[in-house]
This record gives sequence, structure tokens and C-alpha cells, in this order.
Amino acid sequence: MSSPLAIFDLDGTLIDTAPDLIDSLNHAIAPHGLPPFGVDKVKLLVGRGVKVMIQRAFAFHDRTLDGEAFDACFARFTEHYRAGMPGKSRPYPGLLEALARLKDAGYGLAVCTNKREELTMPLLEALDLAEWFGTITCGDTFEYRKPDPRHVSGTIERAGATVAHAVMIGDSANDIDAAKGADVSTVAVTFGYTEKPAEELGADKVISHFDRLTPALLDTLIGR
Ligand SMILES: O=C(O)COP(=O)(O)O
Ligand SMILES: [Mg+2]
Repeated sequence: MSSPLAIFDLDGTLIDTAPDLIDSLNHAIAPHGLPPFGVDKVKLLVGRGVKVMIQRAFAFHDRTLDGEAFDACFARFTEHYRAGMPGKSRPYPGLLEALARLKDAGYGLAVCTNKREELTMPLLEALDLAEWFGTITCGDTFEYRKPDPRHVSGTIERAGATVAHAVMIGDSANDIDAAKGADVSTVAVTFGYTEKPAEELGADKVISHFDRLTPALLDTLIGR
């Protein structure tokens, strides 16, 4: 069989990016007179990429932003977010140990995130995480992205793995729905950004700490 593959979501799964996402969002929306959001609103705003986050921020105040004004707000976010990297963003506790365990057990490692490539790569590099992952696919790598199952199946294909021997680890319905749609096993983490409790996302397993992410756990999911 081909090597098994562990696929990780990024925001709210690998890395706690909430403080920086919210800081940069607040910077981007301030000129439009919107009051700053607290980090607690990350669950409402994050998950479908930055453009949707900005739209949700305006919708929260019953407003919309279109055209050039939207593009300028998006650019203002991106510039601020990139300039501050890695800011306060940090891997979740136990991540590096979990990645090492899986790698030692023969798992390939991949990232499947809705964050764009121009933000994903520098962030992973700034935190010395990029080298762990043989395959990294982002919100703009394909024509489609999570919750579209093809984002997950496309990641598996790029990694040279198979759907039957892959597991998606994520924090939100986007991740779990996309993986299930691709017939891929799932692990939901409870420490990320989800409006719906992780236990209710329909994942095969739920973990509250990376200490629980062991080769044995994933092996049971893929029948290894
Ligand atoms: O950038 C986002 O909104 C979500 O990114 P994620 O897919 O890594 O959670
Ligand atoms: Mg996420």
C-alpha cells in the first residue's frame, strides 16, 4: 500500500492564528468605521478564507462592501498580516511531537488550508513548520477549496497517497464535510475555531490535545 497520509487544516488546527487574524482584520476595517472585533468572534468569522472573513465582518454590522473598496480592504488586511508574521501565532501544544510520531510511523504529512498560498507559506516558514509537510495545498491552489471535497482529494493525489489511507484533521465543518465528501476519515480537534461544537461535526474521532494524535489512533481509522 502507498504511505498513509495525515492531512492537517491550518488555522485553528496546526496554528492558533486567531489573535493575528483579528488584529489585521481590525486594522483593515477601521477606515470603514467598523468597531474592532474581539478574538472571541474568530469562530464566526474565520474558516472560508480572508475574503469571506471580511464579508462576514461587514455583514455582522448589516453592511456590505463591494468593488474597489472591498479590494482595498482586502489588500490592507494582507499587507498588515504579512508584515506582522508570525506575530502571536503559535503551533498548538504538542503539535511537533505529534508530527514526529506520525512521521516515524511512516505517515506522510500534508496541509490543506483555505488560507491563500502567499500567506500560508511565509507563516509556515516563520514558525519552522514548512519542512514537515511534503504537500501543502491552499485556498487558491485549485479552482475549488474546502468544503469542496476535491480540495481534499486533490491534496491526496498530489501527495501520491490514496483516499482509503488518508485522514483529515481539522477544526471546522469545512474540513470534516470536505473530507467526508471525499470518503476520507476524519479527526476533529476541539481547540480550534468552530461555531458548532467539535463533537457535533460528525468526525470519526474527536481529540482535545495533540497528545492524543497517535499513529495507533489513525491506524484504526484507515484499517492499517
Ligand atoms: O483562512 C481561513 O479562513 C481558514 O483557514 P483554514 O482552512 O486553515 O482553517
Ligand atoms: Mg481551520
